[in-house]
Amino acid sequence: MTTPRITLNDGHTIPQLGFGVWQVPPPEAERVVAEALQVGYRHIDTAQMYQNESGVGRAVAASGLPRADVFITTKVNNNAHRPTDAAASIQRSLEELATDYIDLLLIHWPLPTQYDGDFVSTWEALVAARDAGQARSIGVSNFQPAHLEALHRTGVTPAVNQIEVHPRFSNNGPRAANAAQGTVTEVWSPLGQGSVLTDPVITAIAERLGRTSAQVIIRWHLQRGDVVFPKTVTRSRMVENADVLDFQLTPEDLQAIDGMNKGEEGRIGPNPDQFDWIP
Ligand SMILES: NC(=O)C1=CN([C@@H]2O[C@H](COP(=O)(O)OP(=O)(O)OC[C@H]3O[C@@H](n4cnc5c(N)ncnc54)[C@H](OP(=O)(O)O)[C@@H]3O)[C@@H](O)[C@H]2O)C=CC1
Ligand SMILES: O=C(O)C(=O)[C@@H](O)[C@H](O)C(=O)CO
Repeated sequence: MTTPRITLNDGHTIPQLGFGVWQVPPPEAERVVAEALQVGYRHIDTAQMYQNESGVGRAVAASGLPRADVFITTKVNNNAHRPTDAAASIQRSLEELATDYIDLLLIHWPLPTQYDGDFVSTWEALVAARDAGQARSIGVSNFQPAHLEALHRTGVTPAVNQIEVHPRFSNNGPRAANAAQGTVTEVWSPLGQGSVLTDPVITAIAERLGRTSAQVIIRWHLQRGDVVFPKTVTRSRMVENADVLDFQLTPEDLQAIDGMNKGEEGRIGPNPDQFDWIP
């Protein structure tokens, strides 16, 4: 599968379609990621929080693929926001992932009600990691527009902002704020964790096109220009979710799916302005 690549604001490129591993149990991660690589995925989205980085690392190493052919993202955990903790956690991630560099390193959550609201010093730790060659690109996750603005004074603009987006929660405000400053939007829970697959708007389009609901939703994300990495532990679904590069949704289809947006009511995950969980 030849996935389109998007050029980031630092000149590196990222495969637009990838594979997410939240809730892939650590003992299963190596098998699941190995299968995803066999199917053709070349972009894996993990996090320190998921506790499955070592399985990802083992699968990449055992795949026989050149390291440069696989794009690996990980995220600094909520318990490592202080710069020295962030630096130690990044070193641990490199060891768990058995790699010399991380393709894309993110702050997982801004935690504006923790650490005196100081995620800027955490960002500076990521800038230092990039400058030291530990990460090729750096970005953030779950940053609201006001959080992005707070980073402006560092002079380094995040390459990506990974946020919740699916048909019932278009999250267009943060998407527009990302675009305005040249930050690529990555979408999490792109299938609404499976909850939007049976929506009649989606199933009607899928039936007309002879495609599955998951394929229709993944196309919607791709045609909106976002980076998307659905998760599945099921090999047949890995194949299905990757088989989305040879058809197009019409402008009317895109508009119909846009119409499913329920705003805040459609949010599944925590609100980043309030989320304060430190493991
Ligand atoms: N930055 C952040 O804060 C967050 C980041 N993420 C990232 O985004 C990724 C994707 O989001 P995630 O929350 O996992 O949810 P998704 O929207 O990708 O949905 C995953 C669920 O959908 C099911 N599924 C996948 N493909 C199909 C299919 N073709 N047909 C039917 N069901 C399907 C999976 O089942 P099964 O596995 O049983 O096959 C699983 O239950 C995560 O894995 C993670 O990498 C996610 C949440 C927060
Ligand atoms: O999956 C992630 O990346 C997350 O951050 C989520 O698990 C998040 O912590 C959450 O949904 C908590 O309920």
